[in-house]
Amino acid sequence: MSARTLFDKVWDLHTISVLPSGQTQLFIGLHLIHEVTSPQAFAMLKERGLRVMYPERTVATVDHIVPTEDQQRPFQDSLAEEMMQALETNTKAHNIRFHPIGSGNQGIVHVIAPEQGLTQPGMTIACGDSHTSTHGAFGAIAFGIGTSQVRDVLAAQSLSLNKLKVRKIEVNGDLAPGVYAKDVILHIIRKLGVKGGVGYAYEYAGSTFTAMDMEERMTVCNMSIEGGARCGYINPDEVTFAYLKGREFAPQGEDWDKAVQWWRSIASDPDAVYDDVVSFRAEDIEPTVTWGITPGQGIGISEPVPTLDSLDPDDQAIASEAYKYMQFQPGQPLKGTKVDVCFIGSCTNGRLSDLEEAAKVAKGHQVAAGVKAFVVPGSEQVKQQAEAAGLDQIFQAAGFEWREAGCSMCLAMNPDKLQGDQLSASSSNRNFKGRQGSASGRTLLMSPAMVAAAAITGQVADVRELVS
Ligand SMILES: CC(C)[C@H](C(=O)O)[C@@H](O)C(=O)O
Ligand code: SF4
Repeated sequence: MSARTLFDKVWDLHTISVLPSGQTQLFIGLHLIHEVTSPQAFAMLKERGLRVMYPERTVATVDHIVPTEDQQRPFQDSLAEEMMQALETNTKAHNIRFHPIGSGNQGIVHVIAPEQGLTQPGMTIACGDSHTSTHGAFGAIAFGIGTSQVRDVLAAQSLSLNKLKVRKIEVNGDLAPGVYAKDVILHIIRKLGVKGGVGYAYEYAGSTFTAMDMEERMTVCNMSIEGGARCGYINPDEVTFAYLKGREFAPQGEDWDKAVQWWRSIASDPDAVYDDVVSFRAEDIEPTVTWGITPGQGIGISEPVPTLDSLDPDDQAIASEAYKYMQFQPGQPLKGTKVDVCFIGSCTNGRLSDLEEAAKVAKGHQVAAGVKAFVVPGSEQVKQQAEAAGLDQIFQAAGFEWREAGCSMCLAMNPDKLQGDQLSASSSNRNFKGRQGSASGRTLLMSPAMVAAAAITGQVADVRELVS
């Protein structure tokens, strides 16, 4: 057979049938569910008298609505309590594995599945959540889906989908100190646009990604959707296998060797043909910060906010809207802008290595007066590992709050919210208007180390000037 991409191999292996519409009925190997997008899907199932087809292929956690301070039940927010109860009832009724608060395994869905070894190369994975693309870091084809599709996967373990094209995004070279995976993906989205990936799966390839650990790869794949790509992946390699080995749901013994052999075989062939190829150089990437209201409105920390005439005509209307909402002037520097809130966490950057990098910056310093800074581990496991490494002590000594695991202020479907037009430095993935819980709240996306630098200086800062 001719050379193929990982995307094509995994797609073909999971194709049940090609429907008269031309869509593919694709088998979904792993279905992850959470409290926000599953209650209605279960209700639709009930209406039709259907059962969950493969409960053992479905795993549930609670993340969006979880309070990160007072977790006592019933939750103060009755809507949150309702969603929590629906998940408890539905997972029990359908015999689905659920990781509740306090189980040691609860956390953001895109953090817990990889850490438990559920996410594996060559799988198809779906979840009613746009950042499901995260799991592509393992060489899986992982999509975010809507609630009616959650129903379909529950009922039939399959989805009707149009096949995507594949764009290879090559980044080669070494990242400079202070430049992280987050900067790489913000740079890619800045260059290709927030709609650039529509209709594509992104394959990230090149020495910069090969050199990344799994947590960095997850940061990159997580934000594929912010570039318009439904999924993004990295071919599995020794780094992937080493990460998975020994994890709870990873294959064991003889099965392990067989699995690794198969995982190697599903990587893109060296001479595979792509629908498109683009290349970037790692040395061109600076610590990157968004200044606007889409994740594509990013700049290197040493650059000013772009002027209107420096932008592509297609980007000018949204830029004008962004200047106004963000209260920034075209051409002004971002560096030195005072921040109010600093948030370290989310499925993009709430893993152990993210907290380690932020702690290195925070260590021995104090959060600037008037700034509220807090750290929210992505999962209970991350929290426990961070505490074992003393990171909670470092953060707290520096004046950061140390919280329980959850989505927190990434989306503010819980008590963690901005107030008024506060400006937040955030390690999350979306800077949409009102995203962090206040209709006029403003968000600057950046790496966790850059958030820590903002916290201790009280302003947008260049982390490279703080640590050498
Ligand atoms: C609540 C959920 C449906 C939503 C998503 O799909 O991404 C959320 O996780 C987000 O990040 O905006
Ligand atoms: S951390 Fe943010 S982006 Fe990730 S699943 Fe939660 S709300 Fe969505």
